Amino acid sequence: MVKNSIKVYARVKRERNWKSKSNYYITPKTEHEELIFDLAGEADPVLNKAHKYRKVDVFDVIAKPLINSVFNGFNGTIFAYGQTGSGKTYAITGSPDEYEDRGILPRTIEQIFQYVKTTTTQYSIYVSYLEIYNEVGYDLLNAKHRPTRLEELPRVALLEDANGEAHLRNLSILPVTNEQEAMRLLFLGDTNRTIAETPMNEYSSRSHCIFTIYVTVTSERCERIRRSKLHLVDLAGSERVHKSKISGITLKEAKHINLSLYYLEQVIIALSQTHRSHIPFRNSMMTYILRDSLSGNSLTAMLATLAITRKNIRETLTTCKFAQRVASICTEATINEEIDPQKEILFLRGEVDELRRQLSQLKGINTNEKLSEKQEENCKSTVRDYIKGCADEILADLGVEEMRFCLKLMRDNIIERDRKSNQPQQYSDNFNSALALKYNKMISEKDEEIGIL
Ligand SMILES: Nc1ncnc2c1ncn2[C@@H]1O[C@H](COP(=O)(O)OP(=O)(O)OP(=O)(O)O)[C@@H](O)[C@H]1O
Repeated sequence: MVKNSIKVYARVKRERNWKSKSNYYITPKTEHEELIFDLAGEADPVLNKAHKYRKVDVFDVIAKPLINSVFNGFNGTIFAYGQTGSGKTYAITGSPDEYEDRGILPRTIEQIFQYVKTTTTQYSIYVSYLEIYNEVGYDLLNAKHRPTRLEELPRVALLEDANGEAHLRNLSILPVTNEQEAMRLLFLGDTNRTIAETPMNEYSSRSHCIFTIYVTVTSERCERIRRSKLHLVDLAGSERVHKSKISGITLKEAKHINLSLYYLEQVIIALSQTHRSHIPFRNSMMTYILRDSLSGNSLTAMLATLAITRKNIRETLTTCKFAQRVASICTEATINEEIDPQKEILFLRGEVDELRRQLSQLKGINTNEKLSEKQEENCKSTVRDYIKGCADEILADLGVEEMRFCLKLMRDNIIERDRKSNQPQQYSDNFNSALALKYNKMISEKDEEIGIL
């Protein structure tokens, strides 16, 4: 189990003409650090305090580690939170205009299939795309017909099993075998997404969207299966109802949107208070679905999107406060591995058979089984190779009787060699003649000495 606090990042949206429009701007501090919320050259007393902001690559830092973990069997979640127009969709999906400005989601799809291509492991990848609007779930990957209204899409129901696990009925979970297929489904889902106009942002989305990538890998003998999923969540705008200046049906919508964000906030507050035993996940569909991502089996990252113009300063502060709470929450991720009992039994039976075979070979010690001609020939060539130095090992695959036969062959070989070379005799002859030489030399030396005298 990996205990991890939720990683929190902030992304600042640079306004066009932001220097002249607002007093807030970004000052490079060092090569890697920036000081934001700088008010006319002086640090803002409320926002800036002693915060340091490190420049990071959004995809490399936030998404890549989670993608790697998903391939290792962990669940992962990235969610974007911030007021309308602050750049949630820009961060998650990206800009439709420039390829360079594609968001975390298309880059994640690209990265996943790049990885799958480079490995021999067989992965199965599936995707789903859910939209939650006014507390009702809709399946965005329904390709049967182009809906003109959101209500024409199939409704997704949230069900709970006996173990308290949430299941989504009616949500299409579709297989994808390459990047193009996954991108096509992302495009289909985005086309089906509800887009409504508000005075704050022309193309403001009022719904929560969850794109999920499911990764399954089966072990070589098929007895173990790892299933993990990566949620990429684009939440609705977090601004307060009064500020969005909307009325009538849209006011009702805004209440619903804010209601589920309100419940999200309640969940975050409860999770950040260690003494709280009840966490109100069931209050809204979105918090129920994100239950694991917020406190359970998931590695999670939050991207707080900030639009730091003067008129947005209160919303920016609220987002920062929310982000601060989220940063104090821990999740406990575990590898999602299932063992298939049927296949495990087959595998264990195979092991038992192999052990039985080895045991019966060992039993051969007492039976003195006779080797076949072929076995004897095999032993002879093995011993020959061994003596010549062509084989490092002699006992590798041989049974007990064969080993005995090989040892006998080795003994015969040594005796035969000794007999042929007659080594002990020769040794003693050499020794004796050396001694004789030595004594003859000593005698002649003594004779010489006597002659002198
Ligand atoms: N970091 C950024 N750099 C450049 N343009 C950005 C950035 N963030 C957002 N934008 C632009 O700002 C506009 C609004 O952004 P976006 O739609 O992502 O906001 P949002 O937070 O998703 O809003 P909503 O809550 O309505 O979904 C878009 O035109 C987008 O291209």
